[in-house]
Amino acid sequence: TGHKWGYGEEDGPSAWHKSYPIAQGTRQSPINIVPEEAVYDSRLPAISINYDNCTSLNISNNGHSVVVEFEDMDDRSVIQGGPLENAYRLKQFHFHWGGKDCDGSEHTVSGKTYVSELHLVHWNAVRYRTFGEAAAAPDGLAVLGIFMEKGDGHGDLHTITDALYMVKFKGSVANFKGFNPKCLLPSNLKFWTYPGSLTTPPLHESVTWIVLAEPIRVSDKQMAKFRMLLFSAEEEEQRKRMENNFRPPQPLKGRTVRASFK
Ligand SMILES: NCCOCCOCCNC(=O)c1ccc(S(N)(=O)=O)cc1
Ligand SMILES: [Zn+2]
Repeated sequence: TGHKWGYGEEDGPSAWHKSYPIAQGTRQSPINIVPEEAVYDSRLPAISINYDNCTSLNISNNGHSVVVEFEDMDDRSVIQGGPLENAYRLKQFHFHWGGKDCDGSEHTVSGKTYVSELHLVHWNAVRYRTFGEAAAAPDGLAVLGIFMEKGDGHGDLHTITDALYMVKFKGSVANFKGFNPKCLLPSNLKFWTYPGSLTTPPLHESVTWIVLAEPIRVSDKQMAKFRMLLFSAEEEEQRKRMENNFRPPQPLKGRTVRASFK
């Protein structure tokens, strides 16, 4: 029932504050990460990711991104450690990308943009009963952000890009069982972490962000498949390609970004 929003001139990030005033809040995401200004915290434990028994359900086009959802009725796939006090359950992952290769990621590193950014969304099922409840709580969500840079094709990403034709239109859903996203993780899990928000409306300030410093690689061909997705539904007359579905960096407003590495 939320107000219609998008990434265009009229309904894009610069207009979101009109329906979602929190857009101008004090812990908004994404941000520009400046490594030299990040505070190295030697007490930060390593991130522990246990997706071994995860159950992927489907892949869908929600008109803003392509999303792969997981069974989250128990702790079969969780992330913990790092800045997190509890285990957080994997709910879904999705992507943000550009129209050309000059930008596409949401977080930037010293102003550098990547061609895409993968978000693995988790919720605190220890403290909250539902995802919706957690999504509105300051310690409700943990999103693992992984940069994607241009390079040779990623071995396992093709499983996703080969499925994108099934969800071309907004509102389409397809079976997508047996996919384990641990294959998308880079070898090094060193990270930056900071308190932030959802990067799309409702922009709830409920996310502990964990952004991995090491990108994974995506090929031209794979990016082209993301860009053939549509923002529009099948019945809409003018078809709009799904691209540039990223929010630009937001003011840090005094927040500290911690680094798990020197
Ligand atoms: N409407 C009742 C429930 O409210 C839940 C609020 O969020 C609902 C949909 N949005 C999301 O789940 C959601 C999840 C992750 C990200 S992001 N890009 O910050 O990782 C952005 C959005
Ligand atoms: Zn996202």
